[in-house]
Amino acid sequence: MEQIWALIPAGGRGQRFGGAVAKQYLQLRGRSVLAHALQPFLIEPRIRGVQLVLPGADLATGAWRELLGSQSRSFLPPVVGGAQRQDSVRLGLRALLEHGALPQDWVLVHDAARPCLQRGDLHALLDALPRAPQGALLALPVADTLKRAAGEHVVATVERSHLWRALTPQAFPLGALLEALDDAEQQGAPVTDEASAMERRGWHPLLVQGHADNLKITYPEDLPLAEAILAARGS
Ligand SMILES: Nc1ccn([C@@H]2O[C@H](COP(=O)(O)OP(=O)(O)OP(=O)(O)O)[C@@H](O)[C@H]2O)c(=O)n1
Ligand SMILES: C[C@](O)(CO)[C@H](O)COP(=O)(O)O
Repeated sequence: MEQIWALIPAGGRGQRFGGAVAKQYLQLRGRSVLAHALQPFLIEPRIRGVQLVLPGADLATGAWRELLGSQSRSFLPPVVGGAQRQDSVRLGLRALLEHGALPQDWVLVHDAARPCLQRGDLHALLDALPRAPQGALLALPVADTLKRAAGEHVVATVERSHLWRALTPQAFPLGALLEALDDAEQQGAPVTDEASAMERRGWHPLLVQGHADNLKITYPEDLPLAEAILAARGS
């Protein structure tokens, strides 16, 4: 029976957010953004282990150990990330294989910058895996009218009836995902999520509808939104 692993890319610098502290370490209700993002996976019994990918400097300090809290059972030794998100994911996948994961195992990749993932959405994704041989991802149908721009002006409205926006976690067989990411790297193909790397290989991942509160902290205004979401849950 395939095991299920979690991979949390937290190796970014948060340039769009700005500030002296990388956004994954900012505090939300007394805990870091990263700690909130890790939590659902550390307490989920179906997750065999959690592989964290960090900026090199942070690995050296060992400050990540505070993340362990009482749930150290499934926390694998973190590894250093790469220049881009997909590089960090590739390095994390290789670390999982070194830590005993098998190519046929499932891996769920979840942004450290998404601290508000509902446990129910994680369960929905996990529950969908038996009917998702080509992988699955949390996503949301687009609800706004979309405009294509040239500079500051609209040049077209984009038909949205079949458009979804991808969230995380995204779930794929570990070996197939690593091969797809390696291929994208060799071809110089930009991939901004795991599904797009698999789509390049002809896969059609299953869309599992999530919730809009699974926001990615990208810009400064996202932090108070995340705070309000967690406060409303009492998290
Ligand atoms: N080289 C990188 C870049 C990003 N990430 C992680 O991928 C997730 C989503 O990336 P993003 O929101 O773009 O984070 P940053 O790259 O830090 O942000 P920016 O692009 O604004 O610098 C984050 O948890 C981030 O830490 C990573 O592990 N390694
Ligand atoms: C993976 C992702 O969160 C799916 O929407 C998104 O592509 C990450 O983009 P980023 O620019 O690396 O934050």
